[in-house]
Amino acid sequence: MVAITAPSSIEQIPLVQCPRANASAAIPCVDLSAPGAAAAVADACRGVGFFRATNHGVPARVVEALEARAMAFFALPAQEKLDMSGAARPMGYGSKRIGSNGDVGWLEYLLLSVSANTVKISSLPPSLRAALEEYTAAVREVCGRVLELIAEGLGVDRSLLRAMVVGREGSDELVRVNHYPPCPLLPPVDCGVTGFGEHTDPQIISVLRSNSTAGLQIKLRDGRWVPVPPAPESFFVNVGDALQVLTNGRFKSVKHRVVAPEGAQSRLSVIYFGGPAPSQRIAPLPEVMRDGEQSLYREFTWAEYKTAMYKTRLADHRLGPFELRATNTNSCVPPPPPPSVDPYCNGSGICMPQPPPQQQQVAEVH
Ligand SMILES: C=C1C[C@]23C[C@@]1(O)CC[C@H]2[C@@]12CC[C@H](O)[C@@](C)(C(=O)O1)[C@H]2[C@@H]3C(=O)O
Ligand SMILES: O=C(O)CCC(=O)C(=O)O
Ligand SMILES: [Fe+2]
Repeated sequence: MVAITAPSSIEQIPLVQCPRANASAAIPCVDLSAPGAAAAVADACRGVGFFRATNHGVPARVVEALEARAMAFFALPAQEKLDMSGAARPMGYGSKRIGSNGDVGWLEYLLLSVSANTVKISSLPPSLRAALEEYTAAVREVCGRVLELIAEGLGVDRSLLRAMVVGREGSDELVRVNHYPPCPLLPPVDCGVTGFGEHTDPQIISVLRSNSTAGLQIKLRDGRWVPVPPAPESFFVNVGDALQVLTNGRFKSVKHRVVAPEGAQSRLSVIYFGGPAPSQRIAPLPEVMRDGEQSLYREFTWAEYKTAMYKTRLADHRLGPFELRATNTNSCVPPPPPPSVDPYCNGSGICMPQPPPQQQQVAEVH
């Protein structure tokens, strides 16, 4: 990872160079209305922890209305965007800074709590708020359908997971609208600037939709990064940390990141994060555990996980402090191998920007 220093005339936030994706692989695709959907969803969640969902039932009109309103919002002067939504703390409008622990990316965003289908920021333009509420209502249903399919695929009660998020009083639903302007580096420099750094999503699942501009990449279990070709008519589903725990590690939360767009197009993505109520206990579902199977995690509440998560950096392994390591009394079994690390990352997964090879000109996100 390489930091590129901005000229002194603009805000001194270093841009972080994103290593290139080094593989191509087919992203699992599931027709949510097909008879075998539950098995296909479970397969994808067990394998990559990520899939593309088609036949989701969300009208194109709803998606396009939000895209148009969001693009109009991001085209406003920076001060107006701040006045209308407040600075992200963590909800609100943010530019370049992600969270409050030093992560940066080449993007601006709106992060909103949408529990009970009410966008909690009252000063947003009414047309944007209406589009967000209509979109959220539709995508919440996609989340609910996927959670039913996951439960069916796991062989547990169909409504078990859905009921933790959809229609559950106090469930913690967020919507994030990310706008990635084209790569800030001037040609002929090869871009590859980080839009949104490597991380897993903390919730149960996330449901993402983007415009036709590429940039999202996922990390396969073998450590290779693969680009996700944009599919504006589809949604992408991520397994989150909470689902990893609920399934006792059968499903693993997927690492993903975004590289700033090459060329002239901006990337616009909207992500619905399905989180449970603060008091929800997060522990392996008894129904998925085999006889004698040990829990890999100590039980915690969603409130506890969120408190811990807001103290972490994006790339941190957030579940680490909640893992129970089985004490190994059999001296014939070798200890697990050390985690594979990026050459510029320390063992805890925190990536340090490296000194720039040369100074580069950058433009500013407005
Ligand atoms: C650096 C951070 C941003 C984040 C909160 C955190 O401290 C660690 C998790 C981050 C993340 C990643 C997925 C979602 O975009 C997000 C909203 C979330 O729930 O966890 C962000 C958080 C954020 O931007 O506040
Ligand atoms: O913008 C994207 O495509 C993904 C962003 C993301 O992973 C997030 O907001 O958590
Ligand atoms: Fe994410």
